[in-house]
Amino acid sequence: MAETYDRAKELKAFDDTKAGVRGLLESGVTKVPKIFIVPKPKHQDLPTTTTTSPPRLEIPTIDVHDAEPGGARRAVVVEAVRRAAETDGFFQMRSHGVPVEVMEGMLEGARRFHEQPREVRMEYYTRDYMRSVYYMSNFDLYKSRAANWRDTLTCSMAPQPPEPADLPEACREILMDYSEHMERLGDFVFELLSEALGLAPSHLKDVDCTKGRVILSHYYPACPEPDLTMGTSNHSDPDFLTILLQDNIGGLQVHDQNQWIDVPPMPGAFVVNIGDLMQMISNDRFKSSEHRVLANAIGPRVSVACFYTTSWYPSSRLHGPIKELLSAENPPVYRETTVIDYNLHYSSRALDGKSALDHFKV
Ligand SMILES: O=C(O)CCC(=O)C(=O)O
Ligand SMILES: [Fe+2]
Repeated sequence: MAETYDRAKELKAFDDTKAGVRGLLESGVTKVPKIFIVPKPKHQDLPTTTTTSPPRLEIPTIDVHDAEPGGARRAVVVEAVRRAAETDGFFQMRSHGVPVEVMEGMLEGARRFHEQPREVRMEYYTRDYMRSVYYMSNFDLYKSRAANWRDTLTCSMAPQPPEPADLPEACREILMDYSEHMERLGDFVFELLSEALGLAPSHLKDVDCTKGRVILSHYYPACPEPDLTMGTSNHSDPDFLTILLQDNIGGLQVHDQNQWIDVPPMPGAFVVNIGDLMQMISNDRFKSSEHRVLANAIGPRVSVACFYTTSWYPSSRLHGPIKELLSAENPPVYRETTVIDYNLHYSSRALDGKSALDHFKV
């Protein structure tokens, strides 16, 4: 059938509501509008390559208690983190010390923001990603082939914390509290990753991996026709590391070899994944894996992703393969880049599964 609708016009009309996907449901939509419909059915979108090694069916869970410097389990945990980072680049982390009330409070706060009256959340809606706090549906709305069934509140918490008054009241206090926990937990995980690379514990911190933190509060409304669209299209993350808090709905999947593996909700756990910039500075030792979120008939699903990156914060610092990891046998795979140049390239594309890293190969 010929295209009989003006896609650009419909995208703009949706964007102009400033009320996101949640706003569609609030105004009584009961079918998935065409701008969200994925051209190919989900079961056909797997790559066709075959592989002989048996696929793994789940990502590892790593218990990190007693893994502080000098702790009884430090070496065991570093080894488990190394293995996870080198294979799928994903693991679930338990016994991390962040109180369950803080985790639940953050999910509730995110939900409160997205469920407040549209007039209130509209105030934060913008496509100006240079703002430190903004609400938006689909950062690649005008580039992707199909929009995602998801809205997002983005708050850049470091290196330049927002004025408290700039954070939405619905989640202000919990965001500030959560961000402090993410600072501590990030420092800890980057130490483990440094040691997993055979470097001094402070190495990744010293090259500014922990300097920036962006907290993304995602809201995936229940979808009336979940097979027609996606919550989040295939992508890898444009950061050093992501620590993700998901609620109990499910739908997150990681691409492994020839299949998609569920990352099931695990109460009390965080999902940790390696980002593109970490793959780059580790010279491909650590893997930034593609992942996606399925749309769900039930919901809403709420998740809160902490991206460790300076994001759009002005900085001329160059990041490239860590010298200590290079040798004649292991020459640099990537050229150096600033985080902003990486982001500019990443966001010039749609989320389509192809790694933005390729552009930076030598
Ligand atoms: O909502 C999720 O579980 C994942 C979100 C995600 O992949 C992202 O923020 O990059
Ligand atoms: Fe992601």
